[in-house]
Amino acid sequence: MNDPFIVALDFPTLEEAKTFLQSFPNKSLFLKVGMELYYQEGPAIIHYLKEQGHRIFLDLKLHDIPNTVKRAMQGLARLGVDLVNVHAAGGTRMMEAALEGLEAGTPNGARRPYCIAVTQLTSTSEQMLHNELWIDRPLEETVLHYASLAKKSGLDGVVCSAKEVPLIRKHCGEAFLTVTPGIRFADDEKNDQVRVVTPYEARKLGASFIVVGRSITRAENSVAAYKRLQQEWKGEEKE
Ligand SMILES: O=c1ccn([C@@H]2O[C@H](COP(=O)(O)O)[C@@H](O)[C@H]2O)c(=O)[nH]1
Repeated sequence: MNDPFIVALDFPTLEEAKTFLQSFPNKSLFLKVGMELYYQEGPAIIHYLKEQGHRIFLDLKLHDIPNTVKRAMQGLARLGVDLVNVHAAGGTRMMEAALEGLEAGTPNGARRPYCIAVTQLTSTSEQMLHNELWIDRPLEETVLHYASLAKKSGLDGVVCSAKEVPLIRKHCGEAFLTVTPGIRFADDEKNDQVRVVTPYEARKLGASFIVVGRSITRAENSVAAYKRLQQEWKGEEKE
C-alpha cells in the first residue's frame, strides 16, 4: 500500500463515479468507497472498481456487537477489498471480532484486508466532544486512547486527523497506519470538517495516507487538483 493518496469516491451512483473516473484513464487509484455509494450500489461497485485495477478502502465504519461485526467482516473480506474499518468506540472485543471475521472470510492464499479504527471523526471538535458526547478528556488524549485500544486489539492502524499523527506514532509505533481525512488545500472551504490540515502539513506530520474527497471530486478540474495534491505532498506548497 505505497501510494499515500486515497480518493473518497463520494457519489450517489455508479454512473456518477464512472464519469469522475473517466478523467483518470489508465490510472490505478486508491479509492475510498463510503456509505453513500456502497448503500446504493452494493458489492457490484466493488467488483467493478477492482476489475478496473483500483485498490479499495471500503469505509463502512462498522460499530455493533462483536458477533454482528465479525459476521459482517467475514462477508466484506470475500469482496477482496484492501482496507476496511470499524469505530474504536465499539471496544476491544468488537475490534478483535472484526479481525476474526476478516481472517475467516479471506480466501486461501490472499492477504486479509487491513483493518483500522476510527478514533474521533475529523468533523468532531473539542467543544463537541465535551458538550455533546460528554467525554471529559481532551480530544487528543481521547484519540490516543482509542488508537491504543485499536493497537491492543491487533488492528493495523487508525483513522484520525493528521494533527494527531505525531502523538499516535510516538505511542503506537511507526508501523501503525495513520489514515487521515480532513485534508484541504489552503484556499478550500472546510465544509463540515473541523480538524483540517493541508496535504503538505499532513506529510510533515507523518500521515501514512491522506483521504481527499471534495477537494478533488468537486474541483473544476479534478486531474489538476490531483496533480496539485501530489506536488504539495512532495513539499511544493502553493502560496
Ligand atoms: O473521521 C473521518 C472519517 C471518515 N471521513 C471520510 O473521509 C471523506 C472526507 O471527504 P472530504 O470531502 O475530503 O471532506 C468522507 O468520505 C468522509 O466520510 C472523514 O471525513 N472523517
